[in-house]
Amino acid sequence: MNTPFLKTQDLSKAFGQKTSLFSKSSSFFASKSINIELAPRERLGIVGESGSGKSTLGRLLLGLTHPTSGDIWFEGVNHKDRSARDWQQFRIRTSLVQQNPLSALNPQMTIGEQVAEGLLVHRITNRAGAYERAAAMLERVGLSAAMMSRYPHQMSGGQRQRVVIARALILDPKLAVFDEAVSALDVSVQAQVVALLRELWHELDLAYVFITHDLRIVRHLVDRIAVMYLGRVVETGDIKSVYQWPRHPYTRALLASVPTMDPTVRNIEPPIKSELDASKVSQGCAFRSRCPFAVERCSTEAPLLRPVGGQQVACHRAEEFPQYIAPSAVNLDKEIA
Ligand SMILES: Nc1ncnc2c1ncn2[C@@H]1O[C@H](COP(=O)(O)OP(=O)(O)OP(=O)(O)O)[C@@H](O)[C@H]1O
Repeated sequence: MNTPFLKTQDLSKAFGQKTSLFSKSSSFFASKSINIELAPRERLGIVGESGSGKSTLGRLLLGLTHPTSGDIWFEGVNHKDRSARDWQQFRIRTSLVQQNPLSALNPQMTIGEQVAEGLLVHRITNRAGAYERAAAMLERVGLSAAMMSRYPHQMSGGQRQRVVIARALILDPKLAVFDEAVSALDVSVQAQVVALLRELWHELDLAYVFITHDLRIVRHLVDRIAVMYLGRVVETGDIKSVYQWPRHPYTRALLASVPTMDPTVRNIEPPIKSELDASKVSQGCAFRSRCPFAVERCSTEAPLLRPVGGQQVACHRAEEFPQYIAPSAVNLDKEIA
């Protein structure tokens, strides 16, 4: 049997939600029936607006939060069957990079100590070996080994994010989740960190999930993309085919909202309505209250992901929308390499 590197089946996570002081609490799904698969060295982007459940999915994949239902396999092992030893191996072979490097780093430890820590905690090498590997890793992410003795407050935001990346990759993980890993950085620093991640991926035996709300950035960094809306994947496919013919109205609206410098490009997509509101989801399509194309069927029957063009799309009307090449898809061929 083919053992999946990373696979989820009907993965769901519900949280309790207190609606008001006077009403009972209810629960809602931050992730709902997620089915994704990743091969070794594959790069998957997860996009969607704030609150769509991207971080929750990332945390589920890394075993940092427990699913309410469903399964996750990593390197062929189901999360429910992992022994304590398997969990330790899982922690070595997976890694998380979060948005805010300042809160991710300990202000009282030197950069060297923080980058080397994993090697010592997991007893992979002795102190001298850990020091040497941490210094080499810092150089690998574009910092100088002389920074080993500095503290986080003595570095710029971009340097701190490089430190966080060095710390995440020091154990040579096979799977990383980058959760808004460049979102808090200035645009010019962002471009440098994106270039670094691309370089590192070419050198390492690493698959990753890149979580972001930024559709400008993700296209430079992934092979496939999954678009999330209120905890569900509504469209997924190869990055090029999604950007060159998005089939779900939500994906189309997201891509149409990416700013472009080209004055000849006009937004032809009708805008989506109002704000994301989890309380409006009961039956039918979760997106229908905001969808300019919703019909009667959308309020009674929840659309399931199904093949449309080269993608999987959860929309009853997916075949009806004409090709819309997102302005941000220009030069995509050159950029994805
Ligand atoms: N521990 C928690 N307890 C209760 N609700 C939570 C918890 N974590 C997340 N949520 C809720 O789950 C939903 C999805 O949150 P999540 O952080 O996964 O979304 P996101 O797409 O990553 O958003 P953002 O980009 O703002 O981080 C949100 O409504 C959030 O408030």
